[in-house]
Amino acid sequence: MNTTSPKSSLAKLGIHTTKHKSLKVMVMGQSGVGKSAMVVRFITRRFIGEYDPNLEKIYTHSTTFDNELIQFDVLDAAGQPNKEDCVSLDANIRWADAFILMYSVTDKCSFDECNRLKFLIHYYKRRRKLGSNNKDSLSDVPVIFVGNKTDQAGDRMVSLEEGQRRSRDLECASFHEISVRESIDQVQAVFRDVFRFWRVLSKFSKLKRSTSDVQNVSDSALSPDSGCSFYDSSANETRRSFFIIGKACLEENDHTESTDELGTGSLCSSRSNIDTPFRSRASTDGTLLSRPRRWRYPPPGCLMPHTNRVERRMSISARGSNASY
Ligand SMILES: Nc1nc2c(ncn2[C@@H]2O[C@H](COP(=O)(O)OP(=O)(O)OP(=O)(O)O)[C@@H](O)[C@H]2O)c(=O)[nH]1
Repeated sequence: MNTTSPKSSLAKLGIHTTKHKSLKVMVMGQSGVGKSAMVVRFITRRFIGEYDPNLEKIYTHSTTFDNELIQFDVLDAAGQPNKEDCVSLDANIRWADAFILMYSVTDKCSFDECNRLKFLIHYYKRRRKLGSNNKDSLSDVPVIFVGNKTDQAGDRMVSLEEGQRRSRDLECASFHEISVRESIDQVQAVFRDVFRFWRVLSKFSKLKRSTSDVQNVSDSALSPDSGCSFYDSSANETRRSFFIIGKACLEENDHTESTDELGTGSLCSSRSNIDTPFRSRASTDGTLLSRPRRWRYPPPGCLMPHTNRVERRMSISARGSNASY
């Protein structure tokens, strides 16, 4: 008897099932922008008018993009969350691998709300990164920015250009204007983009993890203390090579180092020590050249006549009493 397994049938069609991927997507946006309508359209291909606004639900749907079978777990977040939902927002954001951030082109408030939501994504994902041994990074989480209801052209309050600009400002992976009501293809394109960016960024992060030297640098670039940001908003680019980040961060560290020296260690340091960049004090033969010593209470010989401690304390106190709050 000639039997064909479902797997081999799919393989004949060019669909590879060996790596069945699961992708967790969270759809966020103000109430009424069309989140539920979009998710249901994606899954059933039908446009359904009304939904329970308080219903928060995970839909599971398998489909193929780029010849890969992929299972989407889509969380349709409630647009008007109650108190308990706010508590679970943290958990929901941490749960998701990718985000669709949605507004309605007919509603300026929903457009502005995206700033806050993007901030929350950034905030909770960063907390996850810091709390989980750096397994995830902000750069691994694609956010697709979507303006819905383009069919209501007469009621438009947000232009295409404003949407594009905001997408860049919020450092989203990509931007779409769609009408869930009018076009299933536009909805499909949104989810295809989610999948593609997620795939690329997760490969990128694996590569990053395997390149440990670069990883160290890029981790420090992403740390809240470093003062370096992953994205270059001045260049208006959504993604940058982390080699560039590493360079920028080293420069930043050099800068911080010298500022620090000037601020706290200057009493006993000669000018040449202050100006010595960090790298020139490092050595390649395994020995670390000593850092200039910083005195908490400098020995008497080191004090300049006009910078003794009593004078400094008085000046701080004077500043405090003049300060206005
Ligand atoms: N004209 C038009 N109406 C739409 C479109 N998409 C959704 N709607 C309508 O917008 C209203 C709100 O849609 P929902 O899908 O419930 O919006 P939501 O974002 O899920 O809202 P919450 O559940 O409250 O968070 C419904 O009346 C939909 O029929 C669209 O593309 N065009």
